[in-house]
Amino acid sequence: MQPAKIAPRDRLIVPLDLPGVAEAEAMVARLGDSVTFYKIGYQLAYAGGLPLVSRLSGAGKKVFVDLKLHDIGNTVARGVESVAKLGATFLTVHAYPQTMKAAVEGRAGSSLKILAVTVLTSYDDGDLHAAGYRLNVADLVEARAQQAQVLGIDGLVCSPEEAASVRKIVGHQMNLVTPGIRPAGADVGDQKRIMTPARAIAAGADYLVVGRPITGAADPRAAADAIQAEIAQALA
Ligand SMILES: O=c1ccn([C@@H]2O[C@H](COP(=O)(O)O)[C@@H](O)[C@H]2O)c(=O)[nH]1
Repeated sequence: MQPAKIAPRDRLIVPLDLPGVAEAEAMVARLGDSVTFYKIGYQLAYAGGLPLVSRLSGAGKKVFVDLKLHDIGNTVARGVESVAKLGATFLTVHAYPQTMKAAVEGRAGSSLKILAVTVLTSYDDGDLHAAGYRLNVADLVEARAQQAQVLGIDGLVCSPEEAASVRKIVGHQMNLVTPGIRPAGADVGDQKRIMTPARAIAAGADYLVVGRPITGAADPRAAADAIQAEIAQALA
């Protein structure tokens, strides 16, 4: 299977990690037609932001709902059914077999794509061991990628550091979505497994999630434009 043909501009996903709907709408207005893909996660969803999914899709944007679901199978499947009605493109679940199986059942008949979060990009080997895992990050990401593929998951969230090895396992049938992106010189914050936009694209990522380097910039639109230019150059 050939690599996905996604326009460089559409590969950037901007998380609306902001305190409320008014702030999120103001950020979308500032970014204008520069950004085509947004992510809604905990902060905005729990502040009344889920109705923005249909508003943004109605305005021609794509929306990634990053709720990282993980519960008993029935609850996950029914939750996914509800999210599928909002008009989102992507929804995340944690990459546990029961959870992934239930999510695939819940999205049946809809256009929603399920992304499995392999290992959070704020974790390193020490964090995994502290949480009781014996595997290191690279091995756990690969094991979860294999399981996700077998279970019919549509895509994976991993760090760009694992993108090349995961691509070898899953080929081009699954979308690889990579947070942990930092333009050269940007503040790393709480991310531990990071790469620049250009290196992430070269490693095989389909979509790059870039939040604070854009939403925290003095000129968010200029920051987004610069990242999209770096993506386009890396693809050329
Ligand atoms: O492993 C993961 C999964 C999700 N995220 C989310 O991506 C953005 C990253 O934001 P930055 O400001 O660019 O760090 C954020 O919404 C996370 O919840 C992740 O970082 N890592």
